Amino acid sequence: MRLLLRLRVACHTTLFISRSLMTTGASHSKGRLPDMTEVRDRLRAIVGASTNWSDHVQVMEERKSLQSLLASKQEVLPPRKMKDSYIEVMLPLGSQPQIREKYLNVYNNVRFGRILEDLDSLGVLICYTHTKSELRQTSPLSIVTALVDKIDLRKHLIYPDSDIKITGHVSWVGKTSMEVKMHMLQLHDGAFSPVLDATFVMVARDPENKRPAFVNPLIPDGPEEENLFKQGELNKTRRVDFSTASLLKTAPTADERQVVHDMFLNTLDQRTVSFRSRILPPNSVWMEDTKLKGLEICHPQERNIFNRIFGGFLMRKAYELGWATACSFGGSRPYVVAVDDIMFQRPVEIGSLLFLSAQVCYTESKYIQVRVHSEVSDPITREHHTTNIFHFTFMSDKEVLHIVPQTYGESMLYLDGKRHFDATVKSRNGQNGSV
Ligand SMILES: CCCCCCCCCCCCCCCCCC(=O)SCCNC(=O)CCNC(=O)[C@H](O)C(C)(C)COP(=O)(O)OP(=O)(O)OC[C@H]1O[C@@H](n2cnc3c(N)ncnc32)[C@H](O)[C@@H]1OP(=O)(O)O
Repeated sequence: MRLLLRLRVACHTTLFISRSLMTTGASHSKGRLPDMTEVRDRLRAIVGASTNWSDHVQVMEERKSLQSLLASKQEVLPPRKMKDSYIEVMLPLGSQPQIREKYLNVYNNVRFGRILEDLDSLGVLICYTHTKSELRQTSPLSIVTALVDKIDLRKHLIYPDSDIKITGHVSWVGKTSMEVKMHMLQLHDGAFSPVLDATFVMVARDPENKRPAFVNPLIPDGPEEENLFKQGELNKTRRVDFSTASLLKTAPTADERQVVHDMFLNTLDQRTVSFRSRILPPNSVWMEDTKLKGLEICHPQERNIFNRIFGGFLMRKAYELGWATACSFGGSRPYVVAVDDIMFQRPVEIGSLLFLSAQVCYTESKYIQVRVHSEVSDPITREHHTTNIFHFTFMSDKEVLHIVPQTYGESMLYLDGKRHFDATVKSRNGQNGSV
């Protein structure tokens, strides 16, 4: 928090921000922070996005000419500090009641899916701020969301009638990728208190979104920024380790194999001497019976500034299906407590059919771990591709049933769910498990 306050003061010198009135510059000195509409308008201006879908081919053609503006190597780009990309925006739910409707759920709280959309847009704007050139308004870069590394919720409820502030900045930079940290706070009794912390990774691509493109280096300034930067390095290593140990590539550990075998034995019918007759243990549900599915037609209305489907929209749809799955399973209102490792594997084209499939893959105490798989299909060629895997952790009001896998594939989903649960909720609450 101390770092953020320092950054906030330092932001008055940030040229891009103050010139574009995006945040702590002129608009802030008059006491007003930009809102999400201004964030999206600014993003459209930065990439020169068309407002009419009928113009999109021509606009993409025009963007090709920006290819020559890309840096040939990272070293020629001026280094930036964390404060250079620092942005504060307001979601004025309290002071502008007319915007509430879009954010409301049936319980008269804020829809988390809408917050995911706002975080995604803001994260991209933060990266454009980091890579901003003083010489021109339009950026040759196409900056896309590669990963939602983690979102930790500190509050279960977000109120629909109090102003929300979101702050963020680039916290680590590779060659073409940038880690962004964002914090959301809500006004209570005259002071802003933390609601969630989010870490995203964005990747810069060329104007046609075909190849990676270099981004400005980041030089940490002072011990606090150095710590954040080191944490960014560690996050990268952790992601590589997690992916190397993926159950899609590597066998489960000895402890995990024991978990699976114990569950298997627990489902054998003791009256028959057979590995085939399986019975559901008490207080349990077969994993197969927790599935919910959805379909979206990817209309132009949901496009992003690069004429692909907006990542925030994909997250909102996956989250809402995940929530419905947890709700149907748990039989009471679930609260999201963590989101992690949402990897955007490939862009979703306008016109595709998007198939979403959610299932509960792990439970412990009151916690429900839901996995949502999304794949697209071209309705003409019928080609199918996985685009994302989403992991959401929910908490129910009461203890929930155990999940029991029946097949080897489901057992791997169970272990993967357990790994995600351990990496988010367990590590936050302490390994000795005060879940
Ligand atoms: C009515 C008016 C209408 C107007 C129209 C506009 C309407 C707009 C509405 C407002 C919306 C505002 C939109 C704002 C934009 C939102 C962004 C999106 O939607 S984006 C949409 C959603 N997102 C998408 O669609 C993205 C889909 N995914 C992809 O395209 C690719 O998988 C990729 C580009 C992400 C990576 O490609 P790949 O070939 O694997 O890449 P390489 O091997 O070449 O490595 C390059 C660098 O990337 C790193 N890296 C890679 N993966 C990861 C990872 N998982 N984790 C971490 N890092 C990762 C890797 O380490 C390397 O880093 P470095 O060492 O160089 O530093």
